[in-house]
Amino acid sequence: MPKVWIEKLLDEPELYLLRIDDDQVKYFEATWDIPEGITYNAYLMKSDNVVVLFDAWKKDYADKFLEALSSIVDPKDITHIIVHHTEPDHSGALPKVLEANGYKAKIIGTAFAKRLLESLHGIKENVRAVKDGEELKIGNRTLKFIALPWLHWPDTMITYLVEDKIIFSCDAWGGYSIPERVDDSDEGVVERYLPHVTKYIVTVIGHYRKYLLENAEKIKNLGIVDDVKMILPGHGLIWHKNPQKILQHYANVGLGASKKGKILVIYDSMYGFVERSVEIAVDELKKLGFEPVVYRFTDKEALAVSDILGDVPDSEALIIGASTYEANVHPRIRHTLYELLDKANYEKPVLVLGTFGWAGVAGREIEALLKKSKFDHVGTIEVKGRTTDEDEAKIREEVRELAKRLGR
Ligand SMILES: Cc1cc2nc3c(=O)[nH]c(=O)nc-3n(C[C@H](O)[C@H](O)[C@H](O)COP(=O)(O)O)c2cc1C
Repeated sequence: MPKVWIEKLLDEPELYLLRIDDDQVKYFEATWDIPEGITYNAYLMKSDNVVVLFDAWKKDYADKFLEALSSIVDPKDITHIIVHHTEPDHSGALPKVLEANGYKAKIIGTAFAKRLLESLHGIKENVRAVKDGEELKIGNRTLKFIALPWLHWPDTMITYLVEDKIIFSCDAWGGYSIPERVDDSDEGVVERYLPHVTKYIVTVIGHYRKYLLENAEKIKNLGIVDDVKMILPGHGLIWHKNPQKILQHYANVGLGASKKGKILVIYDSMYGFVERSVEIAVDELKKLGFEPVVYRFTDKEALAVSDILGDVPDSEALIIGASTYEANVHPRIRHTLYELLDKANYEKPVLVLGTFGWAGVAGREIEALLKKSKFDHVGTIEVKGRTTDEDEAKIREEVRELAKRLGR
């Protein structure tokens, strides 16, 4: 049952978090496995005769959202609604809010958001498009709107509350899962949360990694992050104690900063042939002092691609094992590779281990795909049927070559 949190964050301006823990969603955007769930965070600010709502929840929870809002304010009194991003997990409840509001509130978003509000929800009255960097005095506060295009839609912006040094960031600096706290005050909660942030960044924003890096630079140059007091995202934890931590984490994931020794190993094996090659590679990795993290697709196990993607950014290198299946790469690895190259395309070394029965395709095909990507293809070893002593020697040699690329 989704839990609702209504938390007062500040007295002046009077600022509230409205969070719902979506433990019903299983596949975010109908594709990413998130058994850990997700939260939708909206914020409400009351100050000097204005009531400003920042984003909302998804449509499924529109009634609950109105109920939560109404416990703080009469929806008719909302004077402004800031729409940072129109993806329906944040905007789905807006039509009901507007109905309860009597359509009085001024709606503020980018020009792109204005177009999307109309096409997605039929909202077209009272919508004001703001320009990148524009400042608006609302009550006794200055709201500065900063466009962050393609992070991860073209409509995206954040709001900087100038006097209070607070950033309302919607998807930026958010993450999956349902943290047991609302903010970053507990180190243990933060440490458990951060891997879900990595998975969120890669699956949701990874395709636009270039813009993630560009926008991080843009925000830095605006000088608003050095002394930011609070970051209030649309998903996950609020950053109050240490906002720099989430900024740094996003930067690390954007750059693919790796954890020394971590090698990601992904493979399929229908009857254990690829598995034998992978076991040899893993053994050699361990001898060299590496810590392999292994994901396998077998007749007993199929792990989520979204989890695999979340393990790419901080890996030093990858090993991909695949069997040939109907003159192609095994379907599970084919799908994983498609997402990997699209969402987690990093400049990291990759070793390929293929096996086949009569005419090998998997290794060759993966190699060709890697050569078109940012990954650094180290080598391919194709094994026909069972792995011979000669194959084993080659695999060990290529793993040592991979280690050399990593400076070991
Ligand atoms: C359904 C199926 C389709 C296959 N298609 C091919 C193929 O097109 N070309 C080939 O050389 N081997 C093919 N093979 C053989 C496997 O690639 C080979 O036995 C491989 O070593 C299997 O490794 P694994 O048991 O680790 O998955 C196929 C095997 C199966 C079960």
